[in-house]
Amino acid sequence: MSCCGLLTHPTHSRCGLLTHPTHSRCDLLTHPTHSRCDLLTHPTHSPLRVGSRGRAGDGQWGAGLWGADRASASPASPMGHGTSRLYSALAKTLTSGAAAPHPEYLLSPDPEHLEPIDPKELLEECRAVLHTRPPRFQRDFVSVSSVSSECPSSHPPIRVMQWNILAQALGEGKDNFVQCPAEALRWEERKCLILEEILAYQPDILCLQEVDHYFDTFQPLLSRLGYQCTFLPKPWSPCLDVEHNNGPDGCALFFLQNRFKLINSANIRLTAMTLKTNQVAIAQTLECRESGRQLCVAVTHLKARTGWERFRSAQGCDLLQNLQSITQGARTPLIVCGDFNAEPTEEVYRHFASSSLNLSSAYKLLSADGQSEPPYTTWKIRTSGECRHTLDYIWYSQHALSVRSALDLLTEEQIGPNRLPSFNYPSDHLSLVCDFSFKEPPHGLL
Ligand SMILES: NC(=O)C1=CN([C@@H]2O[C@H](COP(=O)(O)OP(=O)(O)OC[C@H]3O[C@@H](n4cnc5c(N)ncnc54)[C@H](OP(=O)(O)O)[C@@H]3O)[C@@H](O)[C@H]2O)C=CC1
Ligand SMILES: [Mg+2]
Repeated sequence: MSCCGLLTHPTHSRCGLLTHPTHSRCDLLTHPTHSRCDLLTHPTHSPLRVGSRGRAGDGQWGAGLWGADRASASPASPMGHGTSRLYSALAKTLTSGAAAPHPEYLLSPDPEHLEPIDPKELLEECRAVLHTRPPRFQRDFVSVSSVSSECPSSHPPIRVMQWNILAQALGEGKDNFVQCPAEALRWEERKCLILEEILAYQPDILCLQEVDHYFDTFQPLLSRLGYQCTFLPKPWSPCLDVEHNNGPDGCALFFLQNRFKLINSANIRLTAMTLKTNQVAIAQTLECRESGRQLCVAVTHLKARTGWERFRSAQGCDLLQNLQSITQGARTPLIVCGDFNAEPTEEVYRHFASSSLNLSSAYKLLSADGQSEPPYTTWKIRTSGECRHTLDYIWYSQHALSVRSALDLLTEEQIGPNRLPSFNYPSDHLSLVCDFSFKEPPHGLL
């Protein structure tokens, strides 16, 4: 075990949150500027009352999150007293669930005390925790670019990572991965596999689904790695049905603050045929610090399971409509990452492929003809049998952005006969990673 203590020593001033969630309150309170979940950009919202078994729909998790729905697409605002109270409430329930806040929680957040983590140090700690496991798989970036003929940007590429990381509560309590040993799912190690994957590729923008360890793991760690972090829980997360759950799962969006400035952020509860649904999306408009150009990034996780194809399609239409408005009719280049729970043959895929937002799916570029999606992005064995599907996508504005390269998927041999998750891959979904650049000069309308 490494001696750095990033993962294992909660009383240290760095992370230390991963193995001792009861200590997480301090970090939540001391580094507010890096925790701009949308909960915190609306100080007029009432403080959250959260509980490990609570549901957003009950007003326990994320009360007030949905009040504004699309109207929550407001500029990020500096945090005031309301925010501190939010912190207090969140920290309180994340730790003990006690009724009254401890005065310790009321400490003023002080961004000056933010202590950055060296990614290499954290990676070493992860590797030390994982030393008994088989090594992670080698995946290569494949150059897919035609940028030489498109006048490439002189600025460094923008690396985007899309990943359904598998909610801990669902993996242990609901998913029924019959070929995956319970030990492979132990959070203390699985979180290190997830972090290792993120640290290996160091995305500028990270879009995650099924996040049920945001406040005790991803927000405190990734904020110290320089990311601005946003989380939006599902209103009725199925995680909450699982004994000893860690709260609801949801979508999370992270971007490196040294590369982007947040211009606008929207929490979206997706509707289907005018009905509010249990699925969500986050959409943020970012300004690229090097080029001054703006980019809208969205993350979503659509309704799962067969029989829900029309529902997914309606959710997709709602998301597209929201994005039309946020990008001002496609004037801002757009990247949409998600677990769409839909094969390319589904209606929702066709809606995205043919929308007036002019989107294309980046991973098609890995195919020989550039027209076919990969054969799978998720591969698991449930009691019902083997499930191999292409469900995850990175959509991008094809007239404004170029894909320079994409991370190759794992081969069938690497995935192995027991499929995913496994001792050396933490989720049933593969991560997708692409390097983008802005096309120059801008092509007017996308
Ligand atoms: N009390 C209430 O009024 C309500 C309660 N709920 C709760 O929410 C749950 C449903 O939420 P909803 O958002 O619609 O969930 P989804 O149907 O979208 O699925 C939830 C999760 O289950 C995973 N999943 C998909 N297929 C299977 C499978 N065959 N076996 C096990 N897990 C699977 C999905 O993972 P992936 O995406 O990776 O495939 C997904 O993360 C209900 O079970 C209920 O607990 C919901 C609404 C109202
Ligand atoms: Mg899942």
